[in-house]
Amino acid sequence: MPTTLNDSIAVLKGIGPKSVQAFAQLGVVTIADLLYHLPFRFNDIQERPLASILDQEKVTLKGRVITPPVVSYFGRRRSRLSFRLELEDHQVIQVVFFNQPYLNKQVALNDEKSIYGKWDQTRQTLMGMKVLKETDNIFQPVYSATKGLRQSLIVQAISQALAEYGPLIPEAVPSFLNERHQLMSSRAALQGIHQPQSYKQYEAARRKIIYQEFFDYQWQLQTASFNHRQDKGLQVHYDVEVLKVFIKELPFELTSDQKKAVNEICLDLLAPYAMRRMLQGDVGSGKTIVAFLAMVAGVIGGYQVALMVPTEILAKQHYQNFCNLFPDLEDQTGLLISQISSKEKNELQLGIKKGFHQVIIGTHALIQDAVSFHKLGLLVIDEQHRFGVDQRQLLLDQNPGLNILQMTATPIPRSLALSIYGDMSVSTIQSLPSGRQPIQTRLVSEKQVDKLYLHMQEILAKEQQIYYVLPIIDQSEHLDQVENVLNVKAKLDQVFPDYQIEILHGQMAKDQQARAMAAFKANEAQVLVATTMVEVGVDVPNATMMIIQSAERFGLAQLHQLRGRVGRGNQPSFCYLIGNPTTEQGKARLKIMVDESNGFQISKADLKIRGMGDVLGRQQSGLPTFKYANIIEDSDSLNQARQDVAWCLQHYQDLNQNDREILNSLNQKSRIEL
Ligand SMILES: Nc1ncnc2c1ncn2[C@@H]1O[C@H](COP(=O)(O)OP(=O)(O)OP(=O)(O)O)[C@@H](O)[C@H]1O
Repeated sequence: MPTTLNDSIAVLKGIGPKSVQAFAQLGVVTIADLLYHLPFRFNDIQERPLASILDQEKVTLKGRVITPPVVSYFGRRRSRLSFRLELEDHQVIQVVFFNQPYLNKQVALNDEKSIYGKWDQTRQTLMGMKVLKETDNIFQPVYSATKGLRQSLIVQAISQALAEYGPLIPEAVPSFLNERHQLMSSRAALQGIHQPQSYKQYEAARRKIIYQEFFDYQWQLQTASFNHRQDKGLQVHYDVEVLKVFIKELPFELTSDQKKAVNEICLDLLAPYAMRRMLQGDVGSGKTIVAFLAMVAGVIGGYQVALMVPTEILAKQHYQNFCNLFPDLEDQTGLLISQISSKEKNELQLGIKKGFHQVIIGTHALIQDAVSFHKLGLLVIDEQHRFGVDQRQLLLDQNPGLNILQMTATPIPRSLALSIYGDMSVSTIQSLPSGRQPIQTRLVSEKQVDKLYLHMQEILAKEQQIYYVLPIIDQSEHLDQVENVLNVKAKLDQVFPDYQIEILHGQMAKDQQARAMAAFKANEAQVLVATTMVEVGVDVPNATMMIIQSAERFGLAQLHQLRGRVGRGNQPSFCYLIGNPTTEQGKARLKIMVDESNGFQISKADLKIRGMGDVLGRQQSGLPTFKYANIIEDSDSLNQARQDVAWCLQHYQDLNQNDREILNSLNQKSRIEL
């Protein structure tokens, strides 16, 4: 008997322990998770006339079987089933199914059949994928799946969940808003998105799901800031003259955008309210120094400050840079990463508790879990979109009035920022430090690597350094990955015997990784062959060439991040994308990288390519991502939801009981991650 949507999916027919595990990898554990596991695309299997079909297009063709189906075998496993089909306009085509001999039973001479497959124009053949039944829906949903999980099982599980749990699906939007915007119920939307009977129904369902997601997000955002707007912030009274001395000793002059950002942040620190500010600037634009100066101001004002970053490599880099730039503060600065011994960690935590350590740099996980601060006045969070609203709230609860500065490498326009960041103020670094030269990006095929070696030789001869990055193909293919890294290193060792080549990948122990990175940083190694571990934030200005192998396997935003590891000094820099994209789309994507250097434009293009439900892919777009909605294409819905939530908060008392209950239930749900 269905009881709640929190039931495990194990209650469904056909879902055994193995499938439960496979679903869990997709984040699907409960019936609710399953119902909200939405298709990321549809195979449209409407019947179409032959003349309108392009080569390699997936289509359904209907006709009469006019030759007996014949199965021929090659070897033990491979087979080919073929027959001829006379279409309704009397054209005759060949249909071929590979390795599905059993379909023989579903097709007989003179049958009228609809076959779904890929059209091969030159051979005038339909490469069959499915023999359709009368009952088949013309829209076939395609879900993100994982190893050991067939599409058909997902379809069947969702269909069962909809049938049995449908009546329990709660409404997610107040009824007066559904009426005002002519939105269907949440239940009908789920039905319509998994099992649409027409485009119209699908579009309407999608519209509701997107609005619902934005509404929920805006509710979390606005109720959180609603609660905090009245919050008195910790006022940081720092001596501006002392700060100026620190600024004067920097090895470079701040750009005008950097100065402006520092001023804005420092004014927030002095003010009696808690700072909520986003610092945005494209890769390499110089955000770090701005954050550092805010931290220095915090310390001068007598508070502790913390910087949280996504990786240990980055934490270490920031720690070293901070100590180099501000040697007077080195003793009070602590690095909190998992690599340090537990004795060191205990000492550090004690130091933080007692207030001896005034600057703490570490990874998100460590700082948020294990630390109690003596007097934390400023928290800087690098890469906001990996940090949930919930986690932020937790830190705020522990440190009332805390000033928060977040950083993102994908600047978004002001109008969008209002909807995404809510009450947060925004500082933007537009221009790059002076003397920077545009990075020259080139596409090369595997066959052209010899030419590439010549260029590498030139770079090395100029005593500059090179990154060589390989994709992580699949988490389960770690061993291949290590092998690939080692193969490339062996090859480069041969070609460049006079230079030191280091490797860096996720299977190495953390201290080994740190040693490799340190060697590269110190120019003891001239080439770093790495997986995407170097993606975020790594800063070695002497590196001027980035080579990315199998570039077609990366997301565009990720390529932009990787490319941003070079061009960080005044030397000309180069990015080589090695790849052999086989599709038009693949070629077009890489061309965007050659033509475009603006991170926002690239992220937009990346997001556009990703479908609804391609959650993991979308998270890589660099922009704040939603599970189903797209902040660029669905921005009208986002704005609407923002206004509607603001209205609901102001008129909460006037709403009917039912709508208030819907809003209250939003408070209890897990929060969306930005
Ligand atoms: N005003 C400046 N003049 C010259 N160099 C600068 C200036 N500001 C920063 N830099 C240098 O530019 C490089 C990039 O700066 P930084 O690491 O702060 O970029 P970022 O915006 O954090 O980039 P990413 O998003 O890639 O981490 C660093 O080597 C830094 O020392």
